[in-house]
Order: sequence, then C-alpha cells, then structure tokens
Amino acid sequence: MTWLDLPDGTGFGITNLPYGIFSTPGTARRTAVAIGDRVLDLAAATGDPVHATGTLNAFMARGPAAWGALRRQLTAWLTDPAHRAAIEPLLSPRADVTMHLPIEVADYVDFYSSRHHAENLGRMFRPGTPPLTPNWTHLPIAYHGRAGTVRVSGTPVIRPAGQLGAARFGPSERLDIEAEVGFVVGMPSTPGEPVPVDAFTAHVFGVCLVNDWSARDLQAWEYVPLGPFLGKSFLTSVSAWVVPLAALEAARVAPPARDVELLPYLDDSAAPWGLDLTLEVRLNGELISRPPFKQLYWTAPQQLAHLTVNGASLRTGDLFASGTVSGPAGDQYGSLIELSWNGTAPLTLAGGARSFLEDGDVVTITATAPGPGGTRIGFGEVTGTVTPAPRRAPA
Ligand SMILES: O=C(O)/C=C/C(=O)CC(=O)CC(=O)O
Ligand SMILES: [Ca+2]
Ligand SMILES: [Mg+2]
Repeated sequence: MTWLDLPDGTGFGITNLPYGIFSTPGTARRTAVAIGDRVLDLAAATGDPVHATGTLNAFMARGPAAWGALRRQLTAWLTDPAHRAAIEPLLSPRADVTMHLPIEVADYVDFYSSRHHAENLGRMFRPGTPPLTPNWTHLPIAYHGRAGTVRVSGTPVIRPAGQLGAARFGPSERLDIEAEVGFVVGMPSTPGEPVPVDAFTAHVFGVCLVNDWSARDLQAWEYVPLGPFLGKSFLTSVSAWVVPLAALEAARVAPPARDVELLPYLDDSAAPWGLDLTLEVRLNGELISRPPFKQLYWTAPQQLAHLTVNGASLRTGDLFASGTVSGPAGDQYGSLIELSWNGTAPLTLAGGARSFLEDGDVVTITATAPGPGGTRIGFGEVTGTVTPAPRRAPA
C-alpha cells in the first residue's frame, strides 16, 4: 500500500514504477519515476547526479544490482508513511511536466517476430510465394534501423517523401503504423562474446512502446534485396516511460510451441519470456485494434541472443523492438496495411474510411499487462500526429 492517493485503475501503481526524463519550464532535463498521475523527481529525491544527466543511460549502465536497489528504495519511500513529508514535495502532476526521449539510443534493431504479421505481409508483398520465408522459423529475422530518428511520443510525424516507383517521386500515399514493443539495453557486452538467452536480465533494463512508422510505397519499391531503408527511417516513436523488467514478472507466460527444433543458442525453454501484454491502437480516438503480444513466436531473450550470436556487442542504450504485433484475428492486427488488407478493405471510422494515414490523423498506442496481486502495469502511450510533407522542389 502506498500513502499516495492513486487514481482508480491506474497503470502507474506502486508495482510499476517506470522511469522517464522530464523537465518543467526553465529547468533541466532529469530522471523521474511515474506514480499515479504524478512524477517523482529522482534527481532531487536521491541527490544522485546520475539522475540529472538528462537520459537514463548512465543509470542503466550501473547494472541490475543498482536497478534493484533503487526500486527497493522507491518502494519504501512511496509506501512507508515515515517518508511522506520528505517525498511529497518532490512530486509534480504529470500534466504539468514535459517528457523527453528517455534514452540516448545507441543502435536500433527491429525484429519481425509476429508470425501472423509476417504471414500477412508475405501474402501482400510476395503473392504467389509461401507467406513465410524458409528461414523464419529458424531465426528471428530483423533489420538495423536508424537510431538518430528514434523520438519521444508526441513528436510530429512529418509525411515522408521519396521514390514511389520507377521515375515517380512524391509524398508517401501509403503512410502506415507498426504497433510494437521495445526492449532497452542497460548493460553492454564484450565484442566476440555472444549474450546467451539466460543473460537477458543481466543486460536488459526495461520495456517501452514503439511505433515504427512505415511508408509502404517507399518500402515496396526499395526493399529488394537489402530490406527496409527510407520507408522506415524517417521516424520511430517510443513511449516516454520505460517499464523496468522487474515490474513484468507476473506478465511472463510460455511462448507458443515452436515448429522446428531450435539451435541450442535459441533454446529459451528454461526461462520463458513470453509477455502477456495487450496493446490498443487508436486512430483519432477510435479503437481500431487490440494486438496480443503473448503470441509472439520469438521472445526478447531469443532476439538478444540472436543479435549477438555473431560476436556483435551491445552498448548501453541499444533498443531492439519486437516487430509489428499482430494476432490471428482481424481486429488484432498492428498495422493499417493489414487492417485494410492492403487498401482493399478500408476501415470504416467516424471520421470516414481509412486505409492509410491522412494528414492530421492522430495514432495512439497504449498497453497493459498483469502485475502482482491483481494490479495492472501500464506503459503510458506512444502517440503522433501526421503533418503534411513540406513543399520541396521536385527531386
Ligand atoms: O515482409 C516484408 O517485406 C516487410 C515487413 C515489414 O514491414 C515489417 C517490419 O518492419 C518488421 C516488423 O515490424 O515486423
Ligand atoms: Ca517494424
Ligand atoms: Mg521506423
């Protein structure tokens, strides 16, 4: 129990304690933890300069023992009434603060781990071939994204322009979303030393929401044979709050059965990390999808093991995302290209029919997961509003 008066049904209860970076007018960026509809200023509460650096990276680099110690300290401060007089003045309403990108992103990798999404995209992008490529059940497929264009929730989505086909240039006409879950690396690894599946919690600090905005026309024209490039590099939005892995113990579930026997480095049966998150996607306020994360074929420890198995090392601030989360049902797809079946079955919304995004559209992704003792773990939101492509001379 906490001495705070928390809003009913808050996803930011005492069992969550997500971290973010905030400022108020005229003050520097510093670390906060969210509790109910307020934020606690950790720079002030702890006096530790690591929380005044303006990103979570330096704290994340201290490692799991430090993460656990601070979490225990925060729990004590927010539950024991003896601390109330010291802590309460350091809380601000969340509505009064500005949130910033929580991490300095080192490298950004995006997986492709939802079987339903991969099959749907295969059917649309590669008709006449089997929906899954033969490698899909043997390794978690991914591409390297652009770290420098990972931005915090609320960043405007400037409609990208580019080649739409042979000798065709212009603003994307098929701007899409991808509802995803991101994993933030706290602890680096050593070059040449793969990170085994069972070292996941020694490296990964927490979880955020991701929208991997995608221009399907640019993507379809450019992606063979090297994969996504400009169709996805213009912006990737992340939620302002990073939920610590420690808050997700009650959400862990077994992943789906695997089709083929995996190589030992991908065997995660000893400590399964399926996660029972449910995402919700809203377009201009209307709920359009509820993608279930727990059915993802590849788990985050497998993704981490795979991305380091060649000896590539991790850095503090690396972000790896799940890939679009789509469930089997038509109202569980994590992208508009699936929800509108490549534009052939537009969604009927209060604001009119939609296949892809129009200027002014607002997309908001939220998620919840079960927490300990019947509590709910919230992830805040990742939102963005589409703004028109700037007028440029024709390329
Ligand atoms: O199958 C393809 O050619 C393309 C797939 C994607 O666009 C998906 C991607 O970015 C990875 C993901 O989000 O699952
Ligand atoms: Ca993606
Ligand atoms: Mg992207």
